[in-house]
Amino acid sequence: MAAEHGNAVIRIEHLSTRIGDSWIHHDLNLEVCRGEILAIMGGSGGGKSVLLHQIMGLLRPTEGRIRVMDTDVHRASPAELRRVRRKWGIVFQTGALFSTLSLLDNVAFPLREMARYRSSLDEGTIRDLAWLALANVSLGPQDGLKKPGAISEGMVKRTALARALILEPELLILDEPITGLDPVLSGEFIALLNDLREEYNFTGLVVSHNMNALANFADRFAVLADGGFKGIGTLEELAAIEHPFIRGLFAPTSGQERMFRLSHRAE
Ligand SMILES: Nc1ncnc2c1ncn2[C@@H]1O[C@H](COP(=O)(O)OP(=O)(O)OP(=O)(O)O)[C@@H](O)[C@H]1O
Repeated sequence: MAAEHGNAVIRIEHLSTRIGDSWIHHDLNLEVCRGEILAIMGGSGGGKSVLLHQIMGLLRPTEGRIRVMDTDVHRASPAELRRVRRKWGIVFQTGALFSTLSLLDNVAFPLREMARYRSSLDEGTIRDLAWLALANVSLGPQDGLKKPGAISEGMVKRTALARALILEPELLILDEPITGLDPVLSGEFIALLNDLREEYNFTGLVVSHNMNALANFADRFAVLADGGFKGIGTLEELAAIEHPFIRGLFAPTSGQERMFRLSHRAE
């Protein structure tokens, strides 16, 4: 799907972050355009989680600003922030499911919250929508009444995805979506994300350290290293950048496979 450039869903401007005596980010600038999937890549301790928390409005940058759907998430009123938060869905790295609720009730949770303000959402409708959302991630009636402790890691991820999508968000944020999944399951999860992208038409922000696994999902990558974005672009554009961290993302174990894919894309 082509991104509409100039139509930023997330806009990060001159963002710098100091924690204690250390500068974690220096003058970050980034736009996530409507309709695209952008992946923020980086090594451990590189500042991805801090940036994600800042985008969600949970942590304040030392300098700069972040707008999500034209709302400055650090200067907005609580009501404005609530309005913009209703337009995004988040899949946390661990799934963050409520352990005492069934998968069905986890997925229904955002709808039940909404029903407090919209009386048109009755309990029967909520349950039907939650079953449908579970079916969309290939979880059936045999799974819906299970608790998170009784299911596999892959099912946790799919349930978290169903919950994030149930309010049909404009923006889907995925924190390390395939961490903890083996290569087969992570391939299946990426295929599911691609299917759901067609259906829900969301803009996506993904945080990950595994560029290879996201090659078939993300349109662009922003590589965070040494506090700055060392490259922002498609895989082909990044492949032309001589920065050692970026070269490391392309090497060594999966490099041949990716170069094969790149050469075929170029044909
Ligand atoms: N609350 C905090 N207090 C002090 N330092 C922190 C805090 N949160 C993060 N940091 C530091 O900020 C830096 C960036 O951390 P961050 O968690 O954003 O990295 P990351 O890229 O998400 O790493 P990982 O992939 O391992 O989760 C690290 O050096 C970390 O120690």
